[in-house]
Amino acid sequence: MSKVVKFGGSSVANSEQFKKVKQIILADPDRKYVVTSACGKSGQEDHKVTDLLYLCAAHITYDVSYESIFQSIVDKYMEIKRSLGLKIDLAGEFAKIRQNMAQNLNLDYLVSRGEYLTGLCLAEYLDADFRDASQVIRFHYDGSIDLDKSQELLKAQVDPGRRVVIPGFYGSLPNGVIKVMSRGGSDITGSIVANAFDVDVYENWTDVSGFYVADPRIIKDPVQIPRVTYSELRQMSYMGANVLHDDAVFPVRQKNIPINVRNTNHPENPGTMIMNDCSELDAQEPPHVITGITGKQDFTVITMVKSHVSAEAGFLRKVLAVFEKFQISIESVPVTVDTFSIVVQTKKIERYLYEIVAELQQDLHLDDIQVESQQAMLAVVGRVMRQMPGMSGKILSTLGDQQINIRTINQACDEQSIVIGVNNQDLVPAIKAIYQQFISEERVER
Ligand SMILES: Nc1ncnc2c1ncn2[C@@H]1O[C@H](COP(=O)(O)OP(=O)(O)O)[C@@H](O)[C@H]1O
Ligand SMILES: N[C@@H](CC(=O)OP(=O)(O)O)C(=O)O
Repeated sequence: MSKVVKFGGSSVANSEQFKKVKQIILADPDRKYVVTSACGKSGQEDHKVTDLLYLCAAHITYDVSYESIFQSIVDKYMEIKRSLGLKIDLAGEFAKIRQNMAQNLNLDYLVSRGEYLTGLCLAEYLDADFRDASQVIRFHYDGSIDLDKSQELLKAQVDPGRRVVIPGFYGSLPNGVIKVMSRGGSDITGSIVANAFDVDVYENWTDVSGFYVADPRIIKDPVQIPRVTYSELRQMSYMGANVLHDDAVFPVRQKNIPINVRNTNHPENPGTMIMNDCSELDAQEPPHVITGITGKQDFTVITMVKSHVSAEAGFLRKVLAVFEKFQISIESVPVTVDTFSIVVQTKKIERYLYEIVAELQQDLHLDDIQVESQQAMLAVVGRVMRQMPGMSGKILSTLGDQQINIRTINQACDEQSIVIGVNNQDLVPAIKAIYQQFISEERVER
């Protein structure tokens, strides 16, 4: 049996966390492939190393001194080196980084240094091999992961008889230039390594005991979810449950490898299992009707009004062509008889918003067009919801009882999630209301 163990930033935030990581790894000889993020926050006042590195890059762009920020990164690693008695030449490593910063700044190179340094320290501390992700994780030039090539490189460069540490979050393009994934991408690295070595389980260690029904920053002491399907996980993490990157599912799903989300601070907790099919276990222990309640703020809704629009063939194609021209992906398209709305993430559209509105008005001869920002999307996810007639009605009336105004409603035919648009400020009260109605009360009844 073999396992990939990925430790998130919170698990390697300081030397005390490194000690917990070592104990977890040594407790199980199957934990052979170790993937690490960059040091995360040690406390409320602290900062993630990756955030600090992005901040350094911004200072360089605006020609402002980054010295104090860079020094706080140096201090963090020096504390780890000192407390754990490591020999790593950190002064030399930081000198190299500074030299590269002074020459020609490759942003991806700079922000990947957190994972690189954490990986070096952890490998020495565990007496394990170190494999630089730039040598074993390969991207295509379009920015997507080259899974086949990464598999080939990993197999060729990792000694199967030894434990290995691989930094997460980055890899390289075919020409060797370093490239990073999107934020939280170390989860994807873990999944690529799990795929390459066909492991039995991919353990993802973080600071919560798996997935909870709702974000613990919103609901105090929420119910822990024992298992979710890959597809529920995708929907929950895409819609804000950022425990795991939503793209981490693909490499493991290909080989049906389960992901086990675990808590570095409570290793005795079994955490959440994420797998392709939960039906066998569900038959033994029925799950809650709702698996998860998540949400994201800051969407923009563009509503086009035109009489008989739903009967006009080709209208949607023309609308989508305008968004495609500006390379903007769309979240959802609620339609009524005379209106068409397009929901997009505000950060993706804000730069071109007025150009897009002008073009839509000009090309589509609209009666009216309205733009609303500060919109949120709330997702209620559950694999057993499809067997429950009236679920959407109950959810909507729960929100109605709390005087929460519903802006849009979306449900795909798989009936696995209902996505509801509300105003930004209503998102947290909406999550609380649904949790209270469907989880707290169900908990009392059980
Ligand atoms: N539904 C949820 N269940 C558990 N945690 C959640 C959920 N939604 C959001 N979170 C947040 O995700 C955090 C873990 O993700 P992250 O900060 O990326 O961890 P790491 O640094 O270990 O990668 C938790 O601390 C928690 O605040
Ligand atoms: N350090 C990177 C990659 C990552 O996955 O981090 P974490 O596991 O702490 O979310 C980031 O902050 O985005």
